[in-house]
Amino acid sequence: MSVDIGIDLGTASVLVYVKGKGVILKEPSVVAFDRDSNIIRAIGEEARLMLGRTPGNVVAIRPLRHGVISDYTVTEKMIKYFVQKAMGKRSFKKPRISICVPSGVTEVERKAVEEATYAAGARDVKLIEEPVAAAIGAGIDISKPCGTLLVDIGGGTTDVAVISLGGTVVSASLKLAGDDFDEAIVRYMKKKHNLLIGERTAEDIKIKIGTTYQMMEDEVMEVKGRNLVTGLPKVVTISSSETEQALRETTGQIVESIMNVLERTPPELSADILERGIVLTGGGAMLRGLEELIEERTGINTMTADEPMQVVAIGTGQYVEFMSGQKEY
Ligand SMILES: Nc1ncnc2c1ncn2[C@@H]1O[C@H](COP(=O)(O)OP(=O)(O)OP(=O)(O)O)[C@@H](O)[C@H]1O
Repeated sequence: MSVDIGIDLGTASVLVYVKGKGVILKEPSVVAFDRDSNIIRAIGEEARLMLGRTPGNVVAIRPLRHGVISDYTVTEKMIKYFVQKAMGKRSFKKPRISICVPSGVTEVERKAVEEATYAAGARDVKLIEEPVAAAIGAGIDISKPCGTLLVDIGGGTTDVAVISLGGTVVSASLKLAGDDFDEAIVRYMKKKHNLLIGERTAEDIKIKIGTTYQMMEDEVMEVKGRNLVTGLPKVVTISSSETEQALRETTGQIVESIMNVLERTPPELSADILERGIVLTGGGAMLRGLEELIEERTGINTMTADEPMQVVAIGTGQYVEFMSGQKEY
């Protein structure tokens, strides 16, 4: 049995993997629609550009919050649009779709993802836990009875899981990830510089000079926003060591949840993890200094997977192939 496509339905972006072709679509999970007529105006990148810049009747929203569906109808339309875009005109046959969900979701939330995918036109739907997909996508052999600690930091959720024999042994799912790093920077700029900045500017700061570990060289960046005292536009220069201060508490919570999972891990698997190290995946894992911070606090070798933003989509698409290779007695 082979799956036609794998979807990483993320809070920040949707990625579509097609067997034999790889990841062929990556777009922001944003939908813009007319509030009066309920007509969808734009989906994906086009809609993202509208965020915060729409007239009163048009709203641009993210239909997923912290990895779960917050607006069912819009999510269904978004999945349908991306599936059609990925399949093109060449296929009349309904695709078989495997799609991932964060490890801590409830049965109701799983059902919502499954139903939205069927409603979007799937012939068959398979739900896969994000850390398992991330491990497969990162090229880790999870078929053996040997533990791997995987930390997937997306936009809205962080999944920490010990995986062995193709399944999750111990896990924790945190509703805090890359987007919360942006919010922490917004709060810091307000408090320290009396400057109001938007989420997109905060993300820019994070990607360009953000760090969560004191680095040798301090980079700086000019940031534009609104002076909270005068109400006028203002420019402030911010350094990477300031971002370290801004992000300390948020990244600290991720480290704490890793420690918590390690404390609950059976000893045999702990020994494996010490030997194999911790693997980071997801876009949020690209924040500079995270590897160093986790390594310092846990004492375990930590590395980020290649193409960290794509691994969940790749693993989701390859999951069924992986399972069919497993022995049965
Ligand atoms: N170079 C970078 N440095 C730091 N963070 C980055 C970088 N590139 C992307 N990000 C962050 O990665 C996050 C998105 O990651 P990803 O696409 O893996 O999430 P997602 O799968 O959509 O979310 P979730 O799994 O939580 O539903 C965003 O917060 C984004 O700002």
